[in-house]
Amino acid sequence: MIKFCGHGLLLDIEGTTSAVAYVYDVMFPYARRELGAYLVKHGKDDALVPVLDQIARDAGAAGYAEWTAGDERPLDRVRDEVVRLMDGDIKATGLKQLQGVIWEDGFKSGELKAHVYPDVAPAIDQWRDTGRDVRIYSSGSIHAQRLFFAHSEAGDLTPHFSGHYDTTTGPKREAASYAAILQDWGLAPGEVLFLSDVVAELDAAAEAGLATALVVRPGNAPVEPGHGHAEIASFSEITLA
Ligand SMILES: CSCCC(=O)C(=O)COP(=O)(O)O
Ligand SMILES: [Mg+2]
Repeated sequence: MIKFCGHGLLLDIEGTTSAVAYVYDVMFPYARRELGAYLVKHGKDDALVPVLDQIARDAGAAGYAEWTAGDERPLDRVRDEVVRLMDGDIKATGLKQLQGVIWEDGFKSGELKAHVYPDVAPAIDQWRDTGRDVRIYSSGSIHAQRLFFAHSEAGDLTPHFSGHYDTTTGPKREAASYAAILQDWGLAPGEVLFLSDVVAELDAAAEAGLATALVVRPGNAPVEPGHGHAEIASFSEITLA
């Protein structure tokens, strides 16, 4: 049980609100399977230009045009780079944006339905009833986060969240990212509790002054003792003062 008397709750997704296995065994394979067909169908759409530019910038180029100059099949370069990033589970912004748009069809058709632990929606309902502000911070793009919670096993949870942050604010293992979130949110560090399954993320948040708790869910990676963060196995273990 932990007691929190601040105003904001910042939630990680994978391993915190939802099972790691759902992301790794269902969502990532879906994106990998659909990647080639998606690029053939949408690779030349104007809407994809910012995503392709981001993938090129992540690869160290100025933009997509420079990155693929002289390529006969520029989308092959994108596909190969995206496969490389997926193989390494690299949380690059461009990859995450592309996965988000690929998942859109899956969520809208019903093939994808996001897993959410049963304690999550009731706890958030209760927090919001007491005037708390609940936001998401995930490596998944903001677009993907909204699709995920709009099409979850617990129904449409998007009205629960007042804000979303992704890697466009910064990587989750850097204190500066949490400082930027606080600045955007307009809250002091001690006003926000961050929940995650990854100690390095909690360390970064704590360095920025946030309160933290490690969420221990079935299937999460084991954690070394002595990490110094409070631990919970369910959101119901958080009491608000
Ligand atoms: C929007 S669900 C997909 C999450 C994702 O792509 C990912 O890499 C997991 O990131 P998290 O920060 O939630 O652990
Ligand atoms: Mg996580």
